[in-house]
Amino acid sequence: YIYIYIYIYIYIYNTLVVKEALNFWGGARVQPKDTKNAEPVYEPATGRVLCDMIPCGEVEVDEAIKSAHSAYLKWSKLSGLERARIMLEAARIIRVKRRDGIARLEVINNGKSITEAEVDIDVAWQCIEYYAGIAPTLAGQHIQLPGGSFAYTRREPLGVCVGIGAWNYPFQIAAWKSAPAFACGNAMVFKPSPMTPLTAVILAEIYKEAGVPDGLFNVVQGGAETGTLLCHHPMVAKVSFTGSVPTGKKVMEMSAKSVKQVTLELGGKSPLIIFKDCELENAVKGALMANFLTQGEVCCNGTRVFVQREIMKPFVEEVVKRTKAIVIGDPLLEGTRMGALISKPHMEKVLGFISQAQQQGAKVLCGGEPYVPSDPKLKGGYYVSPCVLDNCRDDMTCVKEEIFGPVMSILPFDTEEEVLQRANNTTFGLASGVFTRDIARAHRVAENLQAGTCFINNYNVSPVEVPFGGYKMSGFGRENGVVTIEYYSQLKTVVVEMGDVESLF
Ligand SMILES: NC(=O)C1=CN([C@@H]2O[C@H](COP(=O)(O)OP(=O)(O)OC[C@H]3O[C@@H](n4cnc5c(N)ncnc54)[C@H](O)[C@@H]3O)[C@@H](O)[C@H]2O)C=CC1
Ligand SMILES: C[N+](C)(C)CCCC(=O)O
Repeated sequence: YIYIYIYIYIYIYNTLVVKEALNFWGGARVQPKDTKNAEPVYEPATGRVLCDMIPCGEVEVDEAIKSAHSAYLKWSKLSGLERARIMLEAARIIRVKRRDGIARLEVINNGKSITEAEVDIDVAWQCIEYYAGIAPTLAGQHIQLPGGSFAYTRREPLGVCVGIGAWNYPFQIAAWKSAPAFACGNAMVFKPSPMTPLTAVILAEIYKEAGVPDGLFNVVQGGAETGTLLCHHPMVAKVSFTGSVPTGKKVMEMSAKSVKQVTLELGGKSPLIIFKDCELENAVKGALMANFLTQGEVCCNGTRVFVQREIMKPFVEEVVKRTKAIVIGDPLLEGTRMGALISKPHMEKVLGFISQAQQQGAKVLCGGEPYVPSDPKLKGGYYVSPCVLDNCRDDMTCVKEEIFGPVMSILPFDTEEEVLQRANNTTFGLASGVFTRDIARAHRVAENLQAGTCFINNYNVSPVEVPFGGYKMSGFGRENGVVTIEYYSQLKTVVVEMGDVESLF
């Protein structure tokens, strides 16, 4: 069996140009007829054009949704065990055959380091494997009623679900949304971010190879307009969205028009609280994990680092030392720990936040500058050296707004009561973290933080078994964990009369 690479790789000076169609429905790649709105997609590491993203219009979106609906009619009739077998095969194909190639493509399209991308792909197959395990366990309840009558509940799929993804975890987000959807018997139309169109279509091919019915997982490329078409389509039952708060609000508003269910995974400005009794080295490592994964472009990052005043000096010293040691550069190299930001405008936005922070009185302890690698092919890339900001105050923009870049803001605090009040003083509520050796304090702080996740003595660990999602304006609904079944299924109650009808009339 000769494995045929699906992508046509044209290597020019060791670089990749993608020419293949990036949409997928009816079990095959599709190229939209109208190419006039094509947008260039860039390789963040080099700044060069990687391919064109051709957005789907009304006709294409409609075709994809109809294709999903026809697959839904078949898929929803399979038993959980039958669905599980196919999903396990998809997970196996990723794990055994495709992992390295997808990770490489993710790096080329997103700019994150290969080491991180490999983890992302592993998390993706783990997610599919996990929900394959849950699929056969889905069941209703039997409820005994008087006189031998009874009721039972059926856990039924919703129908055609839409997934709208962000650019920071392109492949992983597609898996996080499709796996629980498929376990429950739904079909999906997925729209990646227009900046990262490359890898979702590979997931579509993998599902097909594993044996899902044609149309079960479809990919439509495009930006806001295509997203709007998806959210308005009458055949769509649910929208699961990952992205910014303003867009999330629009998605919810559009979905409300036809009462579609929504899951919103939005942004954050999460607090990480470091008490003086912490194990300092772990706290420092935790702070770096909380801020610098994927160049800081992570929604659950702990970007407000509250440090108890007594340990401020040693903590800052160690954080700065380790931050300066982060190897920036070619994300495809094994030794690289930080790659390039997603785009030039985004890089400029991040740098703008840093200069604004300085104007407002923050002190740059390290980084925060454009970084130009020595390799000539990387000269046009969007690199920013990881930045630690000191002298921060709660009212500064860099402390209040999501920067989505490698920028850590450090804030001193004195008491637990004070820091909890300050940590919660935000409209976001995605994640939080606490470092302390005092177990009672750790759980007390976890209880009192208004966020969907609290990490105790670590940060940014999200195994697929564990629910992930927000409080407040960081959204609602959950991804991962058993609970996500609730967000991709509906419960039907069947009431069975075993006697005669007792009519009042
Ligand atoms: N929670 C998270 O994981 C993420 C948060 N963000 C935040 O959002 C900021 C901007 O990033 P963007 O990619 O521009 O986020 P965005 O929220 O604009 O885009 C997210 C997704 O929604 C789609 N979209 C945009 N407008 C839409 C509309 N009207 N209807 C339906 N879909 C629509 C986009 O095409 C993309 O697929 C970042 O700087 C960051 O602060 C970005 C990416 C991920
Ligand atoms: C993988 N993880 C937990 C670091 C981040 C996932 C959430 C996101 O899309 O930003």
